[in-house]
Amino acid sequence: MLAQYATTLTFIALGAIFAYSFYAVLIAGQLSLGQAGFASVAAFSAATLAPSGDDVGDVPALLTAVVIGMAVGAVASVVLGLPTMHLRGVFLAIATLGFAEAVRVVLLNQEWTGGAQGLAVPRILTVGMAWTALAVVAYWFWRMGRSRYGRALEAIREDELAARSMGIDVGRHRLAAFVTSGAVAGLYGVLFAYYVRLIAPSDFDFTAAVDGLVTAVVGGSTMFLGPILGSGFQTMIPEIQRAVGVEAGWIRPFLAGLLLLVVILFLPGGLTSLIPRRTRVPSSSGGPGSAADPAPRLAARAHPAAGETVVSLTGLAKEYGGVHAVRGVDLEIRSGEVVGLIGPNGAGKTTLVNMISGLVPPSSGSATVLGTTIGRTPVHRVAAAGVSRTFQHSKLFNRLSALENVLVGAHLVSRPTFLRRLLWLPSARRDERAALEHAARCLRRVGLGDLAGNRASSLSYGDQRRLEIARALAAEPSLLILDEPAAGMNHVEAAQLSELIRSLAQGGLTILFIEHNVGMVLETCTRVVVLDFGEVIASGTPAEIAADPAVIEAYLGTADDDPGGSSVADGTLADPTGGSGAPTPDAVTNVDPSAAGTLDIPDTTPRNAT
Ligand SMILES: Nc1ncnc2c1ncn2[C@@H]1O[C@H](COP(=O)(O)OP(=O)(O)OP(=O)(O)O)[C@@H](O)[C@H]1O
Repeated sequence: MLAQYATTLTFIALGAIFAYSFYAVLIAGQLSLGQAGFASVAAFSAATLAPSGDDVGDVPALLTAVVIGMAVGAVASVVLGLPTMHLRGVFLAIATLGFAEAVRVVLLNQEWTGGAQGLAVPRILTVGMAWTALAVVAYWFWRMGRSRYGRALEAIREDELAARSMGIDVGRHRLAAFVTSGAVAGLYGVLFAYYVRLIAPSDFDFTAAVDGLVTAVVGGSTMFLGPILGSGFQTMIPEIQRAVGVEAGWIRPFLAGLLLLVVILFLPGGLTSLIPRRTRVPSSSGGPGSAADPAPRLAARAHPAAGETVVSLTGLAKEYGGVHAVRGVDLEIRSGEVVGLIGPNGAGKTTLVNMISGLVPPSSGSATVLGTTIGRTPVHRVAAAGVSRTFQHSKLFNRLSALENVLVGAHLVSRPTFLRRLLWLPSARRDERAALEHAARCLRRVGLGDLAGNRASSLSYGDQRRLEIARALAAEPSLLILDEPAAGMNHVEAAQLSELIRSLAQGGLTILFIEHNVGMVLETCTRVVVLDFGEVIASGTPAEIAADPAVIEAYLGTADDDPGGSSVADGTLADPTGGSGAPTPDAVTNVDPSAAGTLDIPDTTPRNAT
């Protein structure tokens, strides 16, 4: 019975292994078409270099060939990956396709490969061996999925910039994914060679690459079962054709193309997106067996002592062409301070915090943040120094659950688990539990404990802002930067947020936050810094700022500029977002603390273009 389907089953396994080489990079959001090149160079090298089965026995000969093929595939992917890893999307696809074509043409013109005639290889692979190899590859990706490394790759796929800000070294992770892809493609090439008896460079051409990609995409790249489902589907098409007596050769590619179209249009996550994704949510009591077996803590981070300098900026400036976004800012922030950064639209607030968090290099001046010199330091290193942030426009990992988002936030304080998960070591399980409970605590802290299993994209706007804060807190930062955290929140939510910020500061956290809700800033901060035209025009306690004529003028303009007769005493906001365009379903009006009920925010125009 099995013998009857042995060939089909073997090709399902081979197709799935090849699709895994695409899955390995798709999971990190990379589109590569070089896998056919890795597979061919691995297959020809292994078939040439591996000992014969007659000399050492069939299985040792195949195993040696597999080791050679995977090593060749991995080395080729490093050689190709180093110069191309900075490319994104279609550019990476084109570069890798160019590599695969170059390999094919070179191999076609070599004597040792047999050229167009191809190379004879003994058939050693059996259906059992093929499925054993597939099981090992699938196991690898299954155990990777919930590891710290696997989550980092998913985070990169969802939002590369946010992933960098969580301390993930994107370049290293992308290269690692690419090398895995090369090794798995090498494995496929060798197994294919030792099954089909004769390999030629044309077996690894553009059509083969597209087949592998289609299989991976149809199966889905967000769950490890995707390539197996995809390959099952693809390989079964000719079998079904045969069964119904329609054996025209064009039907398979036609149906494969149609299937790809249907999947992309109606099921962008592939077949595996039909399988619900479960998130393990620890109970609020601290997890199973917590009384007798307390969860281990995550790695402790050293924080600066109270009053120590956290941020030191000297003459910091940023120009975009003719636009002076930030001009010569001198600013010092000390540990434990809650500093509010306010100013009209286009004043340079976001640009300033982007420079502090390492996202944007300054044009001139110097900045030291938690002992790290800003400028040439990559974002993930600035994050590792203790800076964590939220963004003006939410940058969540949308297809991950709320809890998974926060787990990614804990990247810097949790331990790598992938290799230990492969070996099923109990210590990996303990570390995972610690990370899960830490993430759940962060979610509860911002009031999202009940929504841990919900997809980030399904949360309301206000909850998404809170989730970003939970994710930033998960890194246990020394400096927390919040960019307009109350945008889109109603009165009650903004008041709760203000309370949360104060309680975090009481715990010793230094906070720098941009907010258009001036009342909330004056209520929450220990110090307020006002930017206008990229310059600091005032800095002081909330009471000093509220009474500062320069600040009032920056917001309201002079009497001449203010034909509408806005009164500094009316204490209400015409536009609570300051015209930033942030969604404001139940937006905040200006809170009116007694010391500060005189500010308004009518100015909405970027004004500092030169
Ligand atoms: N990447 C960029 N390229 C060109 N100009 C930019 C860029 N980023 C910001 N700017 C300009 O720099 C100035 C400051 O912008 P920035 O976003 O820092 O102001 P902001 O105070 O944060 O404003 P808002 O409150 O509206 O967010 C604006 O004039 C803006 O148009």
